[in-house]
Amino acid sequence: MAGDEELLREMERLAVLASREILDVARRGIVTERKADASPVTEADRRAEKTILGGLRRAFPDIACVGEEEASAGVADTATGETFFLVDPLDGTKEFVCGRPDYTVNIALIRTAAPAIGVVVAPATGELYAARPGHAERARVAADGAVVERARLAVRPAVEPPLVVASRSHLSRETSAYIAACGAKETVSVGSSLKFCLLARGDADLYPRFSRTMQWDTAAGDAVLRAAGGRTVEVGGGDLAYGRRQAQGEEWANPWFIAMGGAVPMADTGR
Ligand SMILES: Nc1ncnc2c1ncn2[C@@H]1O[C@H](COP(=O)(O)O)[C@@H](OP(=O)(O)O)[C@H]1O
Ligand SMILES: [Mg+2]
Repeated sequence: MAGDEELLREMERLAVLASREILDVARRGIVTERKADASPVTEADRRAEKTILGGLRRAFPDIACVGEEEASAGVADTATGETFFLVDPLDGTKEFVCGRPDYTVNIALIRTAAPAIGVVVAPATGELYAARPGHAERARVAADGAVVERARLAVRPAVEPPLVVASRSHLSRETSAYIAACGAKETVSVGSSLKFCLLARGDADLYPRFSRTMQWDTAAGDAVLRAAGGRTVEVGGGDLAYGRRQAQGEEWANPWFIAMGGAVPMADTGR
């Protein structure tokens, strides 16, 4: 069985490769299509997922892989077991299509329902976040694809009032109500899993998400946050759990959750 460091380095290598393919598609012009659920998908999503899943299956043939595009097409691995990869090749597709930089490549390894290892890369800026249990770091992807300037990450103790991060494209009424209830002084709108990374870096305190997300949207960023000392909890429950669920069509959906950096008093969510 591969060790955590070996797993992480291969996940990182594949995320950087996928990131370069996404930039290549962006340079040639993005053509957007709609999936069955009307969400946008591009050649970049598909090419990046093919690269990542192909690479993971070659390097770690015994570990199941679940990727957003395969799952949407109904061909994802179904018998995942307790340890499996969760991949979102391009999170924040709306931002990508609009020419904004806050979109990411996400690769996570789930172990017994928790995100244990994760890599998040933002192709447009070259930001890279990587984590294994007890160790989270950020780095920069140089023009030649080399990963440079590695630095350890840790959450900050929460400040009062908290600095909140929220979805740029999918902010719900319930999330806004929660943000108002916790007396946030400032709310930063950001697309993609970068919201988890802002908490992990100690640049924000709370990320409440009371609207739909899928497990591949959150797994890698959540792994980075947990390794940096933060937590992600289900509304009214314990740590956000990963793995196939029973309800048909909802197998990979997350419940509403709150991600947090250093400990913060939680406002009443009204649920
Ligand atoms: N109405 C909607 N349209 C598209 N994606 C939605 C959506 N509601 C929720 N999502 C999910 O929200 C994710 C983006 O989160 P955020 O708003 O934090 O950037 C999307 O990931 P993808 O961009 O990978 O499809 C998708 O899974
Ligand atoms: Mg996504």
